[in-house]
Amino acid sequence: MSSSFVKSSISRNLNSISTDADPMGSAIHDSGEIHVIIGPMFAGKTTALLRRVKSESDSGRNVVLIKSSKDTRYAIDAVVTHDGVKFPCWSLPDLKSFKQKFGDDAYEVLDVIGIDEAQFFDDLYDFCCEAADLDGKTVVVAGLDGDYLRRSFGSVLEVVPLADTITKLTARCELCRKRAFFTLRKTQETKTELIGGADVYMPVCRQHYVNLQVEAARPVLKPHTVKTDVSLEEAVVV
Ligand SMILES: Nc1ncnc2c1ncn2[C@@H]1O[C@H](COP(=O)(O)OP(=O)(O)O)[C@@H](O)[C@H]1O
Ligand SMILES: Cc1cn([C@H]2C[C@H](O)[C@@H](COP(=O)(O)O)O2)c(=O)[nH]c1=O
Repeated sequence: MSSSFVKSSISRNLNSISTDADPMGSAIHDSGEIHVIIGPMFAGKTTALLRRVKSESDSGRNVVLIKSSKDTRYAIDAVVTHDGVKFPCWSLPDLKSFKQKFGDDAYEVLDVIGIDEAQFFDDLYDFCCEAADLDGKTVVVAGLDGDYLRRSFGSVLEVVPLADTITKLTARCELCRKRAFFTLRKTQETKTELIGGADVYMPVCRQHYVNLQVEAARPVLKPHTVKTDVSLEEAVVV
């Protein structure tokens, strides 16, 4: 085969490729982004996620919010903050089912995907990679970095190396009002996943976490009154 034939054939083939595809045949998208919001319960993770998704929507971008179907606390079809702010969402058992359920055409024109309760999605890493790296989506992930024993929770920390930004939020310790970095479970249930709100959990500072959690035979704490005046603070923004 002559080199001029090869050259003209490549040139013909490239000319026949539409502008939204690369020579390998895959679609070219704007660069995606991944933003991760972590912290203990009541730190304002969902509030920050909703703020971001609403502001993207107000700027004319197509947005969708997904939460885990495991969490049925406040509503099935809405993400709801602890102080009652709501946004409609898809409630799903896993993330791999999202594209197919949402529909390929609708997915194609989607700009921003918000994920709440990210600790409950085992396929978070693969989903974020595909959505941001291949499909050009902005993905905003909100979830607990640690469980009630301060162990890494689900796949949330796995997406840190993929992320553009990490925001760690803090709450206020319910016992002394200092910054709270951890979530204390007030019952003696030991399974990792236990859906609940202020009836089961409270945000605490290091000192109160150590005093209350680390004791082996910790007495069960009484359910406390819900406080809504907790101020939210960012500990670290990268
Ligand atoms: N112990 C609590 N019980 C109920 N609501 C609380 C409590 N502590 C804080 N809040 C409220 O929760 C809001 C944060 O809610 P949210 O964004 O859902 O937090 P996160 O998603 O981090 O759990 C705070 O602005 C505060 O008003
Ligand atoms: C610490 C901890 C929490 N959970 C559950 C409790 C709630 O249903 C969610 C966290 O919700 P939030 O929006 O961050 O307030 O997670 C759990 O299953 N196991 C735990 O150790």
